[in-house]
Amino acid sequence: MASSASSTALTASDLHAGYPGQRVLDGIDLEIRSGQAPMGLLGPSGAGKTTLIDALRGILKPTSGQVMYEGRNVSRLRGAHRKAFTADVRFVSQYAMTVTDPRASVAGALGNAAREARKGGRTHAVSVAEMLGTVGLEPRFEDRTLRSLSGGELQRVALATALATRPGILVLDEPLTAVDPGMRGEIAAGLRSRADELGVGMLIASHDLELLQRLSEDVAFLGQGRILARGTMHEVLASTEHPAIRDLAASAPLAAQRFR
Ligand SMILES: Nc1ncnc2c1ncn2[C@@H]1O[C@H](COP(=O)(O)OP(=O)(O)OP(=O)(O)O)[C@@H](O)[C@H]1O
Repeated sequence: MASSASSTALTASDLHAGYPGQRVLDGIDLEIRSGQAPMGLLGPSGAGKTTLIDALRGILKPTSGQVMYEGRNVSRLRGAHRKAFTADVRFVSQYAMTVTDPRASVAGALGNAAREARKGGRTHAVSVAEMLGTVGLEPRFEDRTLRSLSGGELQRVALATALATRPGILVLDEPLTAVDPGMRGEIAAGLRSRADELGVGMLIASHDLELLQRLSEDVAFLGQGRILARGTMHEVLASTEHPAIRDLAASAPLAAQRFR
């Protein structure tokens, strides 16, 4: 069965957005595409990463510019078009699974996600145990209820569940904040390889240099409402003409040194 996820693209063009009395995004151009290497979105706290993600998902209307999906403006998607969009472009925030029934089992949540994928005509040949393995969880977690999981375990199950719906694009906002920093690299590597295998395009917003380094060789630095630098982590951190990048490197000197 052919996957519908092969040609998904989400494109922001000259995107301006913000809140009453506050301009946050000031002309953002970027494209996330299925089948391409993940893109990391780096930026200090308050830079506008979540604002950009909210505009990408169509829940924050741009003040000018636009976000397009399949030839349609995402802030104007309604009915069947919005349904198709939410199935094809999945968003996972650090507040994992706030709307899912906490009494559901992990296997139940993953099974539902796989069913949803099949219903939407998207191929899905990855077992529940394999999907858990992708985020570093052992098969014994299958029978646990969601409410019995720790915050970090729940974040990992949320990621596995989003992947199991087999979207074209996955947009992640600080997806591993509750996970022990020492484990994030390994989980990121597992996620990257599964996303590559399934052809899922990804955007990952985080201030965690290590996490983004493991997930992507294409990192965009958001500051002053704009993409100030883009490239490998090494290239981005070398853009020291921008004070925001100098400050970030200074705030995480050990991590930054490793990428220099
Ligand atoms: N609903 C809102 N109303 C007013 N201002 C907001 C709202 N949401 C965010 N902001 C402001 O917009 C700016 C960008 O916030 P945003 O959450 O997008 O940044 P961020 O890069 O995701 O930060 P963090 O890394 O801390 O999550 C901040 O100054 C924030 O206070």
